[in-house]
Amino acid sequence: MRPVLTAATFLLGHAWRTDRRRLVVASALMTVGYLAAPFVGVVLALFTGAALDTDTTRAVVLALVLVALLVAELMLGHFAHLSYFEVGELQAMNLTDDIARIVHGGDIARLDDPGFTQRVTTVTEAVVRIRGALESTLMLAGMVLQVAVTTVILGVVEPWLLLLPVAAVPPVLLAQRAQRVLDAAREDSAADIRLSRHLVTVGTSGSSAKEIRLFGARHLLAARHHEVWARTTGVVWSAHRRSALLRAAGQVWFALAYAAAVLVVVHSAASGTAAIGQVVLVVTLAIQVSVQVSSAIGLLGTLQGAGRVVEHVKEMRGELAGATDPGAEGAAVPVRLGVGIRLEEVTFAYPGAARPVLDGVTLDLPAGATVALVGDNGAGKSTLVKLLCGLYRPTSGRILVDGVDLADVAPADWHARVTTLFQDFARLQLAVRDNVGVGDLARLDDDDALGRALDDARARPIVERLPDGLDQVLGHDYRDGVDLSGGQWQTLGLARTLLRPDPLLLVLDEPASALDATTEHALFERFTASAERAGALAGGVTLFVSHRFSTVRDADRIVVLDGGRVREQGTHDELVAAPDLYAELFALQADAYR
Ligand SMILES: Nc1ncnc2c1ncn2[C@@H]1O[C@H](COP(=O)(O)OP(=O)(O)OP(=O)(O)O)[C@@H](O)[C@H]1O
Repeated sequence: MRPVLTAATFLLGHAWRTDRRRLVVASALMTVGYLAAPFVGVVLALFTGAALDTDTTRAVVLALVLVALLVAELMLGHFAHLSYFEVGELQAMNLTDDIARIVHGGDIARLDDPGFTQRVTTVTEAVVRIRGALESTLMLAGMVLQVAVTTVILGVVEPWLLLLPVAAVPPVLLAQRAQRVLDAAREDSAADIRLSRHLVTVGTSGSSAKEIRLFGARHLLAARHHEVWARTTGVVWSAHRRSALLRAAGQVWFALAYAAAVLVVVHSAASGTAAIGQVVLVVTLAIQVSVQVSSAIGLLGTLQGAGRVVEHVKEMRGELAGATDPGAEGAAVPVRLGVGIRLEEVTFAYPGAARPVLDGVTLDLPAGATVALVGDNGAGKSTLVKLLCGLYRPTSGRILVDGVDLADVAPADWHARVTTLFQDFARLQLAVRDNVGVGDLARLDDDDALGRALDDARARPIVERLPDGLDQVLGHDYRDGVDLSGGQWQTLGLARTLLRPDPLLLVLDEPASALDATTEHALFERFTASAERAGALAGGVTLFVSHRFSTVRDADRIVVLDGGRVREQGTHDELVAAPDLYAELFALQADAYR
């Protein structure tokens, strides 16, 4: 019952705060609509009496009243719907916002925890159900009122009938149990549901279509999808079967109670202690109690589901509030870098991983310098970048920015001075303005600043060719959207990175892997030209990750990572002269270009 109360309190409280006038109008219309139903039985009984007495005038008047009550019962709910459906939509949207806040609040490392992502999937899936939950709450309140009034009327006719709603308690309990069975099955299958959705996306989206067709992988994906689907369906189906059996048992129990009620009043009529009108009243109202109870059980199920979503969101919100953020009120980020960024014995392991990805990394990134990070796949380069950007905290060791420990700095303050183009940079299917402007939200509507960033990234010709220029929506998922080539997306990503005026850390994490060597070199040149400005302005450090030695050779310092440790570092000439990994890999690449 607790989830139901949680849902009702949240939904009514939210509706009251959002639009109390609509809530009051909806409640009033629904109350009248729900009260009409038991009085239909009363008027029908009176009408039967009038008809048996052949009192035509009374019968006609009662028939008209009956019609009015039936119209109220059938229609008022629709008008109430007009009042509350928008509030219901708003509630789903607010909860979705809450979930996004929870996902983006706190430590980003939580997104590497399968337990956390699974809970987020479960809640995000279920949040659509919130849309109809306000309606269910109002309907349930109407039902409770209806059952109360119906019970009083039945009790007046025959006191034994006061027990009829009590007979509804076991079905309610069984329905609750049934709902728990379903919820548990859904939670158990959340990972498979996520996998199934991923397989559908891979199998149907344009971005993966080429490879799937060329490799003839459609059948493999379909087979995997069927496999996951069969597993999920197996679990959910068996839960549905158990749940249906539990609900059916409750309803059979209530049907027996109903039959007993009708027998009681028919017996009274047969013995002359009750009028025929009263038999009509009891048959009509007792049927209503059965409908009311089964509807209320359904509504309770909906509200339990909604309540669980609200509880999950509250729980996650609580965890977020309880998470200690030592940097929230902490040290200030230097305005400009005098010394640089230093990593001291930094070790990092992803949550749940047995071995650290970075192991005792000590490294100096001098102010204003351009540093290249190289190493084999999986050496830990991107992880190091994520730590430097303040997205993850070292498991042990420190990252010092001009002597200030990043752990003591409010993450948002550091993020405001970092600009990055990641390997898997975001392609926002929004306007060009948003794609670039998100790099510095304060400049989202500053066309001059956006223009400068586009020029720095040499992205202006791309935008000039678009029909709506800066306001062109990108992505082929929209009717008026225009899709860009991989290189064009990258160039826009670079413009986004270059929008910030005075970053202390500029990072390019191998976004150029899809480009040829010449284009990659040009991209890095554009980036380093801006980086030099940032270096001169604020002593910003420029860090880029690349596998191409033709690109990294001009860096002031090259750091070679190997198995999560710094293997060697120095200038290109120093490293080529040393008989180690860099010289070996450089020779291999140089041979390939000969
Ligand atoms: N989110 C994550 N959760 C768990 N392990 C991860 C995660 N991201 C990376 N790893 C693991 O950390 C190791 C280092 O990955 P990382 O992406 O830092 O390497 P990299 O040097 O950037 O590789 P590449 O050159 O292929 O981009 C890999 O073994 C990878 O499997």
